[in-house]
Amino acid sequence: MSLLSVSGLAVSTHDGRALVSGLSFAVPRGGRLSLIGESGSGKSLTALAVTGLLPPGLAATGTVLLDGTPVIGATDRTLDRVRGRVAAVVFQEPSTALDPLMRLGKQIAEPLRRHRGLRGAALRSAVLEALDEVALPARVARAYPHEVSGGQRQRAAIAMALACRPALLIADEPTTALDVTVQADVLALLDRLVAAHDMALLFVSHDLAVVAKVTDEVVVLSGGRPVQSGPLRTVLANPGDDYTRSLVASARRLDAALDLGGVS
Ligand SMILES: Nc1ncnc2c1ncn2[C@@H]1O[C@H](COP(=O)(O)OP(=O)(O)OP(=O)(O)O)[C@@H](O)[C@H]1O
Repeated sequence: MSLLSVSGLAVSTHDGRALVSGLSFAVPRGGRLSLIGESGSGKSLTALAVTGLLPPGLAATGTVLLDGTPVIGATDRTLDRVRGRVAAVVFQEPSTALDPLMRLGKQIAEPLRRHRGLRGAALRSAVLEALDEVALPARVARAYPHEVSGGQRQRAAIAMALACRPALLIADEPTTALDVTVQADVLALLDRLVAAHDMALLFVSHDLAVVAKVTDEVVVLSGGRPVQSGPLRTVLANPGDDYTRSLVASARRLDAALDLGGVS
């Protein structure tokens, strides 16, 4: 059984406008898959739907199984159990996951307390371990989110997401909002931690070059629908629709201009 199994997923507004439709994919335990598509193609809504985090006004239909637990229609209690332990999300903007009025150490402690039952000295040392794992110094535990850099905020959000050792990490454009100088570091960190803990990864990006660095398997989304899926190499070699062709062509142009050699 796949760790994440999505079948016939659709996301619609309450007045019936389809924003995502006909989407099916699976991520095995320890596997990696990227959703790639232009802005507005439905990537973020898919990431939210698979964790039961859609905003009010939107509804999902179809089947989403997270480690066998149905997500669509699940109670808050079930979702709370599944989130953090089975799947955790890192968002594009680290502030989405962080409370601006709470010290970072306390925020990283919260999932450790709730899901792993840690208290006192054991909790404090787990927080320091979590910070160390994302290469943040211990003093960051006492800082508020606005007192650290954007890259450090995203590292803290990653530490929070990984605190309970979820089997699946969902990363929604995790480096897009960061300064270019730290994007590669944060991507490499995610890549390393996912490998080190045998986690599965659902990666969401508009950037083919970034996707190529972390996953081999892709689903290309356009206008809320899947237009192509399979191993990245196959999709790159035989882009089967106009949208994927333009995506590959623009990545190649950028690649040639920067001479990065990343997406051939
Ligand atoms: N709460 C909402 N109510 C109505 N429409 C929405 C809502 N959230 C998103 N949409 C619409 O759904 C579509 C898909 O949005 P989504 O955020 O999933 O795109 P995306 O591929 O993640 O784009 P981006 O890379 O810009 O984040 C867009 O047309 C968007 O305007």
